[in-house]
Amino acid sequence: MVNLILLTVCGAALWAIATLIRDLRINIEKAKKTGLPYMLGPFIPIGYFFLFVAEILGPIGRAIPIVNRWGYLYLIDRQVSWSHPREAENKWGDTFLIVTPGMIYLKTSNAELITQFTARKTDFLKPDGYKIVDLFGRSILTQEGQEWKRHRKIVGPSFSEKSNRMVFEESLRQTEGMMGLWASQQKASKGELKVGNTAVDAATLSLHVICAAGFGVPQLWPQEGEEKLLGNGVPGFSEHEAKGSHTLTFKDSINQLLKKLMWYVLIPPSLLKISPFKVHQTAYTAYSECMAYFHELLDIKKKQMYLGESDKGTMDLLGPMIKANEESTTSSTSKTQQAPTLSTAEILGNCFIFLFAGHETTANNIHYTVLELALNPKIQRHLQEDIDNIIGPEKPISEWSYYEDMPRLYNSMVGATMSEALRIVPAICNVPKITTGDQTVTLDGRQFVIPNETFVHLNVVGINLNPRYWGEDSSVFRPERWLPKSDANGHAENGAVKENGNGHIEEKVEADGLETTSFATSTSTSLITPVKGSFLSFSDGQRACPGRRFAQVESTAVLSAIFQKHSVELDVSDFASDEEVERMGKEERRSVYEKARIRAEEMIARSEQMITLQLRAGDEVPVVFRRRGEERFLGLYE
Ligand code: HEM
Repeated sequence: MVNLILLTVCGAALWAIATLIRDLRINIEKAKKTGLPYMLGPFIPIGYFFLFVAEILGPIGRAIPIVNRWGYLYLIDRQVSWSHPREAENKWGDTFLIVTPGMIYLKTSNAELITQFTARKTDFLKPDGYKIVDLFGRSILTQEGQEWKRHRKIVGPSFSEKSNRMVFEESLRQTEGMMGLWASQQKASKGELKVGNTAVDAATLSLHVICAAGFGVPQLWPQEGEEKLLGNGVPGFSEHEAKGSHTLTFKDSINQLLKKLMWYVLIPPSLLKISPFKVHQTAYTAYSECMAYFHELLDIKKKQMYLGESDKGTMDLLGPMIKANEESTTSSTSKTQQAPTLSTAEILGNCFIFLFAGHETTANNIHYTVLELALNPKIQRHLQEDIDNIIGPEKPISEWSYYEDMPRLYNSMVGATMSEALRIVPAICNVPKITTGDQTVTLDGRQFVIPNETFVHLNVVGINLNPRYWGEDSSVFRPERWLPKSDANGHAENGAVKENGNGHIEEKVEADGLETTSFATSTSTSLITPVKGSFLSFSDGQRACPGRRFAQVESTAVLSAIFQKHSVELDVSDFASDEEVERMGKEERRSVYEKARIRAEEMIARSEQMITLQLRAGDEVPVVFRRRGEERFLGLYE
């Protein structure tokens, strides 16, 4: 009996091994036909299980001599694109494959190929794994084909110029609130604002902007009273305290939900609810509170719409979705004439996706841009000169105009600096796709077939830093590269083509209703448009980020409002006290700032990709905002 079982087990194992070898050989043949470099491995590091195995296997393998030369071990490190930028590309080229028995994996940092992947949206789809973020209902992020079109047609018009104006105005107000918080936290009032971790406050700011401009629910900073809402607050949503049956405030419920996202991915909310672990119950509370708030908000908005108040300054992301929801229940037109509709679950799904996709990404951009400016005093000066020229040093933010000032700020060093920060430190490191059917593509004049169900990673770091498109200094933080060096043909440096256009804000409406804005002005030149496919921070093609302008407007407003009156410097207090710095000569000050710079650069370099790229847990780069003219270190670098 024992022998029979043993024989069966051995037979099954042999059969499994033979199958794996056969599948591997088939995939090797397919890989060879592409002509691309490839390496072999047992699995690709996609999906939680394989990522987990890779986390264990990678470090062990890399510690064993000879084995550690296996390129595969190096590539299965999920942080590799960021932690070793372009190392793999320098070794194997801009496009290479990993071949496993189960699947072929392709990673590319080639603009021509990326453009084909992003343009051919029915040939290269989003992988199924995305669906795990549909916590509340299906959303634009996770759908494909006709379903995606339906979502996009409804959601697209939300990202309009009207919304962008609200984003601009709200971002300015929120920057004032954030700086008010910093002022309230200072031990001594020396006219300087020490901030331990800008990332945290940038995240709050970004959440406040999306709550107000996205959902029509303005939020307060802890030091602000309700009079700051100017009567625009929504009862039960905007206050510091939870109201009614709620145990969390609206803002806290969203914050907790986003922080605990991993739990919802691993364990369904229904199980979290009955789990005996506290962490699970807190996760469930955030989920159920958020769900309740969203339902209440929908009811409020529906009432507003019924009373004809929907355009009363609340032309937010929700408006068009609710309208489409109403149409689904009231429309009496025939099926063929019917406008696309959204179910309530789908509205909630999209609300969550806007928060998920738009909050941390934009906050990171603001945070890293501030850090880069502290590291690069000359660039900071250039940015401030541009703000002075456009806005002036004294104009109160209440008088800034979206239509006049925003395009000019965006097309100046302000837009250039945030774009450069997003190029060097993108929020998302890889954009995944999967091929449907064998797909013929062209690369440098050569055609080849990418096999069906190849998993593709468009390498955002790899392409954004590719010297082929960005020049030999591609890894250097140099925002000026975004400013056109106009020649007679309108071509800017490094081969990129300048955006063109006259008038103030050029508004294009795409076929599916999505408004895009170029920020072109008659009074200032525009930022360059990089070579197609070579700047991937917002992805590209039809599945590119619809919140791109939202984020650009927000970052532009926040940076302009901060740097109009303040400069940022690294906090050196871990290396020298204020009094010591006072007594220091130029050289000593420089050397102390260098120490802070090295520490900051090391922390940025060891940032980690969780969902977005952020400083490693426990790392923070303290900075000090000082009134312009009162800087202690910036002058040393002029
Ligand atoms: C600096 C800020 C931002 C960055 C870097 C960014 C980046 C991206 C990227 C790379 C994608 C493509 C993801 C993929 O295909 O796998 C994407 C999609 C998306 N983003 Fe953003 N995003 C930002 C801000 C925003 C904002 C503010 C919103 C909304 C308020 C938003 C909403 C979305 C949505 C809904 C999608 C899915 C689009 C679709 O699949 O058709 N994003 N974003």
